[in-house]
Amino acid sequence: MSPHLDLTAPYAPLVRRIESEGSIDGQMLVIDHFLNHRIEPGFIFELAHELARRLSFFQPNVILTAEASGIAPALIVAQALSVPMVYAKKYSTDVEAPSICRSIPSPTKGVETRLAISTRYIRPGQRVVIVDDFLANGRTAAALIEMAREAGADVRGAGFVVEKRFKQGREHIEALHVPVSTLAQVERLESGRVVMTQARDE
Ligand SMILES: O=P(O)(O)OC[C@H]1O[C@H](OP(=O)(O)OP(=O)(O)O)[C@H](O)[C@@H]1O
Repeated sequence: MSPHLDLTAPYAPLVRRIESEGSIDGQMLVIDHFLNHRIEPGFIFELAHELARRLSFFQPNVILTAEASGIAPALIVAQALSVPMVYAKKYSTDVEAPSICRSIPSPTKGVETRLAISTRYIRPGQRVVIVDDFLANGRTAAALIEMAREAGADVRGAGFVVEKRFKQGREHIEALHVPVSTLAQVERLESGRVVMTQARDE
Protein backbone atom coordinates (compact mmCIF):
# COMPACT_ATOMS: atom_id res chain seq x y z
CA MET A 1 0.00 0.00 0.00
CA SER A 2 1.23 3.52 -0.77
CA PRO A 3 3.01 5.08 2.22
CA HIS A 4 1.15 8.34 1.47
CA LEU A 5 -2.33 6.81 1.62
CA ASP A 6 -4.02 7.14 5.00
CA LEU A 7 -7.28 5.24 4.62
CA THR A 8 -8.67 6.34 7.98
CA ALA A 9 -7.58 9.98 8.27
CA PRO A 10 -10.52 11.77 9.90
CA TYR A 11 -12.01 14.17 7.36
CA ALA A 12 -12.30 17.41 9.32
CA PRO A 13 -15.42 18.95 7.67
CA LEU A 14 -17.39 15.77 8.43
CA VAL A 15 -16.00 15.34 11.95
CA ARG A 16 -17.01 18.93 12.78
CA ARG A 17 -20.54 18.49 11.48
CA ILE A 18 -21.06 15.23 13.37
CA GLU A 19 -19.82 16.83 16.60
CA SER A 20 -21.94 19.93 16.26
CA GLU A 21 -25.09 18.52 14.62
CA GLY A 22 -25.24 14.78 15.40
CA SER A 23 -27.89 13.52 17.79
CA ILE A 24 -28.05 10.21 19.62
CA ASP A 25 -30.88 7.69 19.71
CA GLY A 26 -29.78 4.70 21.82
CA GLN A 27 -26.74 3.28 20.00
CA MET A 28 -27.62 5.16 16.83
CA LEU A 29 -25.84 8.31 15.70
CA VAL A 30 -28.42 10.36 13.83
CA ILE A 31 -27.09 12.54 11.02
CA ASP A 32 -29.94 11.82 8.66
CA HIS A 33 -30.48 15.53 7.98
CA PHE A 34 -27.52 15.50 5.57
CA LEU A 35 -26.46 11.87 4.94
CA ASN A 36 -29.24 9.37 4.50
CA HIS A 37 -32.77 10.74 4.73
CA ARG A 38 -32.54 14.40 3.84
CA ILE A 39 -29.46 14.48 1.61
CA GLU A 40 -27.33 17.57 0.96
CA PRO A 41 -25.96 16.98 -2.53
CA GLY A 42 -23.05 19.41 -2.20
CA PHE A 43 -21.80 17.89 1.04
CA ILE A 44 -22.31 14.26 -0.06
CA PHE A 45 -20.47 15.13 -3.27
CA GLU A 46 -17.54 16.46 -1.21
CA LEU A 47 -17.49 13.40 1.09
CA ALA A 48 -17.77 10.89 -1.74
CA HIS A 49 -14.99 12.57 -3.69
CA GLU A 50 -12.67 12.29 -0.69
CA LEU A 51 -13.64 8.60 -0.38
CA ALA A 52 -13.09 8.12 -4.13
CA ARG A 53 -9.64 9.73 -3.88
CA ARG A 54 -8.65 7.13 -1.26
CA LEU A 55 -10.38 4.17 -2.93
CA SER A 56 -8.86 4.89 -6.35
CA PHE A 57 -5.73 3.17 -5.00
CA PHE A 58 -7.60 -0.16 -5.32
CA GLN A 59 -8.39 0.46 -9.02
CA PRO A 60 -11.97 -0.84 -8.86
CA ASN A 61 -13.95 -1.39 -12.02
CA VAL A 62 -17.23 -1.63 -10.11
CA ILE A 63 -18.54 -0.12 -6.86
CA LEU A 64 -20.89 -2.32 -4.82
CA THR A 65 -23.32 -1.14 -2.13
CA ALA A 66 -26.62 -2.14 -0.50
CA GLU A 67 -30.01 -0.52 -0.91
CA ALA A 68 -30.94 2.05 0.43
CA SER A 69 -28.66 4.43 2.31
CA GLY A 70 -25.46 3.34 0.57
CA ILE A 71 -26.72 4.35 -2.86
CA ALA A 72 -26.09 8.10 -2.68
CA PRO A 73 -22.42 7.98 -1.62
CA ALA A 74 -21.71 4.89 -3.78
CA LEU A 75 -23.14 6.53 -6.88
CA ILE A 76 -20.94 9.61 -6.49
CA VAL A 77 -17.83 7.51 -5.76
CA ALA A 78 -18.59 5.49 -8.90
CA GLN A 79 -19.04 8.63 -10.97
CA ALA A 80 -15.78 10.08 -9.63
CA LEU A 81 -13.93 6.88 -10.60
CA SER A 82 -15.78 6.51 -13.95
CA VAL A 83 -17.03 3.01 -13.14
CA PRO A 84 -20.54 1.54 -12.75
CA MET A 85 -22.25 1.11 -9.39
CA VAL A 86 -24.25 -1.98 -8.43
CA TYR A 87 -26.52 -2.10 -5.41
CA ALA A 88 -27.74 -5.25 -3.72
CA LYS A 89 -31.52 -5.09 -3.68
CA LYS A 90 -33.38 -5.39 -0.40
CA TYR A 91 -36.96 -4.72 -1.32
CA SER A 92 -37.39 -6.56 -4.58
CA THR A 93 -38.45 -10.21 -4.87
CA ASP A 94 -37.78 -10.29 -8.60
CA VAL A 95 -34.01 -10.07 -9.01
CA GLU A 96 -33.26 -11.85 -12.23
CA ALA A 97 -31.89 -15.39 -11.80
CA PRO A 98 -29.23 -16.53 -11.37
CA SER A 99 -28.78 -14.38 -8.31
CA ILE A 100 -26.76 -14.51 -5.10
CA CYS A 101 -28.53 -13.80 -1.81
CA ARG A 102 -27.69 -13.29 1.85
CA SER A 103 -29.78 -12.54 4.95
CA ILE A 104 -28.47 -9.85 7.32
CA PRO A 105 -29.80 -8.10 10.40
CA SER A 106 -30.67 -4.45 9.72
CA PRO A 107 -29.29 -2.27 12.53
CA THR A 108 -31.82 0.49 11.98
CA LYS A 109 -34.87 -1.68 11.46
CA GLY A 110 -34.15 -4.56 13.83
CA VAL A 111 -35.32 -7.19 11.33
CA GLU A 112 -33.67 -9.69 9.02
CA THR A 113 -33.18 -8.25 5.56
CA ARG A 114 -32.51 -10.13 2.34
CA LEU A 115 -29.82 -8.85 -0.02
CA ALA A 116 -29.85 -10.02 -3.63
CA ILE A 117 -27.51 -9.37 -6.58
CA SER A 118 -27.98 -10.65 -10.10
CA THR A 119 -24.86 -12.42 -11.31
CA ARG A 120 -25.30 -10.47 -14.57
CA TYR A 121 -23.83 -7.44 -12.81
CA ILE A 122 -21.04 -8.79 -10.61
CA ARG A 123 -18.79 -10.88 -12.81
CA PRO A 124 -15.81 -13.21 -12.31
CA GLY A 125 -12.54 -11.28 -12.19
CA GLN A 126 -14.11 -7.84 -11.57
CA ARG A 127 -12.27 -5.56 -9.16
CA VAL A 128 -14.90 -4.64 -6.58
CA VAL A 129 -14.82 -1.90 -3.94
CA ILE A 130 -17.64 -1.77 -1.37
CA VAL A 131 -19.07 1.64 -0.38
CA ASP A 132 -21.70 2.34 2.30
CA ASP A 133 -22.80 5.22 4.52
CA PHE A 134 -22.17 3.51 7.91
CA LEU A 135 -19.91 0.71 9.19
CA ALA A 136 -21.26 -0.65 12.49
CA ASN A 137 -21.16 -4.43 13.08
CA GLY A 138 -20.02 -4.99 9.52
CA ARG A 139 -22.72 -7.52 8.68
CA THR A 140 -23.90 -5.66 5.58
CA ALA A 141 -20.39 -5.18 4.18
CA ALA A 142 -19.39 -8.77 5.04
CA ALA A 143 -22.44 -10.07 3.18
CA LEU A 144 -21.57 -7.92 0.15
CA ILE A 145 -17.97 -9.21 0.23
CA GLU A 146 -19.17 -12.83 0.42
CA MET A 147 -21.65 -12.31 -2.41
CA ALA A 148 -19.06 -10.65 -4.66
CA ARG A 149 -16.58 -13.44 -3.95
CA GLU A 150 -19.24 -16.07 -4.65
CA ALA A 151 -19.69 -14.37 -8.03
CA GLY A 152 -15.96 -14.79 -8.64
CA ALA A 153 -15.01 -11.12 -8.18
CA ASP A 154 -11.91 -9.77 -6.48
CA VAL A 155 -12.88 -7.53 -3.52
CA ARG A 156 -10.10 -4.97 -3.23
CA GLY A 157 -11.32 -2.61 -0.48
CA ALA A 158 -14.24 -1.04 1.36
CA GLY A 159 -15.04 2.60 2.12
CA PHE A 160 -17.57 4.08 4.52
CA VAL A 161 -18.57 7.63 5.34
CA VAL A 162 -18.85 6.96 9.10
CA GLU A 163 -17.39 4.17 11.24
CA LYS A 164 -18.61 3.24 14.73
CA ARG A 165 -15.39 2.27 16.49
CA PHE A 166 -17.35 0.87 19.45
CA LYS A 167 -18.76 -1.86 17.18
CA GLN A 168 -16.76 -4.68 15.62
CA GLY A 169 -17.27 -3.84 11.95
CA ARG A 170 -13.67 -2.93 11.10
CA GLU A 171 -12.30 -6.09 12.75
CA HIS A 172 -14.92 -8.17 10.95
CA ILE A 173 -14.08 -6.76 7.50
CA GLU A 174 -10.30 -6.79 7.97
CA ALA A 175 -10.55 -10.45 9.03
CA LEU A 176 -11.90 -11.04 5.51
CA HIS A 177 -8.65 -9.47 4.20
CA VAL A 178 -10.38 -6.37 2.88
CA PRO A 179 -8.77 -3.00 3.73
CA VAL A 180 -11.16 -0.43 5.22
CA SER A 181 -11.28 3.33 4.59
CA THR A 182 -13.52 5.62 6.65
CA LEU A 183 -13.91 9.40 6.72
CA ALA A 184 -15.08 9.78 10.33
CA GLN A 185 -14.73 7.49 13.32
CA VAL A 186 -17.12 7.62 16.27
CA GLU A 187 -15.20 6.44 19.35
CA ARG A 188 -18.23 6.34 21.63
CA LEU A 189 -21.59 7.83 22.45
CA GLU A 190 -21.64 9.06 26.04
CA SER A 191 -24.13 11.13 28.04
CA GLY A 192 -25.76 12.50 24.93
CA ARG A 193 -22.37 13.44 23.42
CA VAL A 194 -20.68 12.08 20.29
CA VAL A 195 -16.95 11.44 20.87
CA MET A 196 -15.01 11.41 17.61
CA THR A 197 -11.44 10.53 16.61
CA GLN A 198 -10.00 13.97 15.98
CA ALA A 199 -8.56 15.16 12.69
CA ARG A 200 -4.79 15.58 13.07
CA ASP A 201 -4.70 19.12 11.75
CA GLU A 202 -7.00 20.36 14.50
O1 LIG B 1 -22.21 -2.54 9.69
P1 LIG B 1 -23.66 -2.92 9.86
O2 LIG B 1 -23.96 -3.34 11.28
O3 LIG B 1 -24.15 -3.88 8.84
O4 LIG B 1 -24.50 -1.56 9.72
C1 LIG B 1 -24.36 -0.71 8.62
C2 LIG B 1 -25.57 -0.75 7.73
O5 LIG B 1 -26.70 -0.23 8.49
C3 LIG B 1 -27.43 0.67 7.66
O6 LIG B 1 -28.31 -0.05 6.84
P2 LIG B 1 -29.82 -0.33 7.24
O7 LIG B 1 -30.19 -1.65 6.67
O8 LIG B 1 -30.03 -0.17 8.70
O9 LIG B 1 -30.61 0.86 6.57
P3 LIG B 1 -30.91 1.28 5.05
O10 LIG B 1 -31.91 0.29 4.50
O11 LIG B 1 -31.43 2.67 5.16
O12 LIG B 1 -29.63 1.24 4.25
C4 LIG B 1 -26.34 1.31 6.83
O13 LIG B 1 -26.86 1.91 5.67
C5 LIG B 1 -25.40 0.16 6.53
O14 LIG B 1 -25.75 -0.52 5.35
